[in-house]
Amino acid sequence: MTLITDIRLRRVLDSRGNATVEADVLTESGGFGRGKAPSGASTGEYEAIELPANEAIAKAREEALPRLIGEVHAGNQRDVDAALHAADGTDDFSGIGANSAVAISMAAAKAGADVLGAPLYQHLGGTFRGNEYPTPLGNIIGGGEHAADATNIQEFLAAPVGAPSVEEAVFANAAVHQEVHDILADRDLPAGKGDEGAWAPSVSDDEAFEIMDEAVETVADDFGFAISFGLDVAGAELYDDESDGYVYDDGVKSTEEQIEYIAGKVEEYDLVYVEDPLDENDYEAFADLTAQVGDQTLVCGDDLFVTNVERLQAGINADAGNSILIKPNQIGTLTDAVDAIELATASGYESVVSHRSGETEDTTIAHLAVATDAPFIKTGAVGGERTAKLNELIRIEDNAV
Ligand SMILES: C=C(OP(=O)(O)O)C(=O)O
Ligand SMILES: [Mg+2]
Repeated sequence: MTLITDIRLRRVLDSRGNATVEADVLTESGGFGRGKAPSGASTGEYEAIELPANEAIAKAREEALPRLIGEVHAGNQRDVDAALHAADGTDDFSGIGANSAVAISMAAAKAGADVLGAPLYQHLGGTFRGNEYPTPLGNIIGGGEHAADATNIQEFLAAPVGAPSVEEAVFANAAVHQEVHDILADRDLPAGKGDEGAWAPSVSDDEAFEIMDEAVETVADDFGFAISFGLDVAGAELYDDESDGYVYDDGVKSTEEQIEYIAGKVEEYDLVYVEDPLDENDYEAFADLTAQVGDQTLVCGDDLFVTNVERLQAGINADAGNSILIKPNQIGTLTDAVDAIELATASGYESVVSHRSGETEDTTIAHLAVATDAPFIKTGAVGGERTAKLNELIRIEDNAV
């Protein structure tokens, strides 16, 4: 029933106005699925390779489609993704492009679910999963590679840890976003928005910490549940080999100083989440920080692990971090992403399913987070390509998908 009978690939826009790959998968019994690849800006050195959209489409048409159409069942995700790997023939998807691979992988999953008549999260997770909902981490203030002349730290993320439902959590994050706008206006600080819809004011990181603290406290009082906050430092973007340290507007921090700085902020603001606090090559520094604050906060590896089981296993061996960011396009297929989540879970690491800074209206990651019982999802706070996922989570919780 789920035998793939056709795949169509096309170039569509992402949220930055760049070209990305959209895939349609059709099956023998009329099943249909559509997937779109997102795209990063602060990409990790070890990520799977995204090719220019036109090139990725041409390569996938030539190499992947003959191995999938009439050959593989969309309902068997491991077969689909194995065929994509075989068609690619490299270990980083530079043959057909991770953008083509992930679009086809997600489209096939949706076509499989369509034939089964099941919601995507149930198809991916099975009937015994999908009863827990992730807490959304909402990007509220940001800079780094996502906005010019703003904070050095890439993302200040609201974390509504006390929310009684996904719906309340999503609205709380939007309220924090609005509250920050009001605080910025009170301080006469103009602010545009970065790639993910976060405010990108020209303030120091210290001022951003203060503003976040004030905003989450105000909104927590209004909503009546606890709202904390966290960070994506995107440390690899701050780290500079030549300076032998982390380059901030107000100076360079050595690795030891960076660890001390982040540990100090975790204490001062009760941060519940710290992503990529250190460089993507420094497992040892991640391990040092995790030993200091890992019992009070999630120390999450994004560019460090790149959703890759081998890099995650190296981190587990080194006690580096206690959680992993999961970005399907960073590794190329849903199978690879789920394998990383399963290794993380078996090793006591938490999984945080994530969008990219360049996004589309695709909602697959909302289903992936629910399917794998991920405790957190990072998919912005406002903006159509972000609310597509947040609203889908609300629908999943409401049994309306
Ligand atoms: C979402 C992120 O940004 P990008 O997609 O630019 O890597 C991130 O670093 O976690
Ligand atoms: Mg990150």
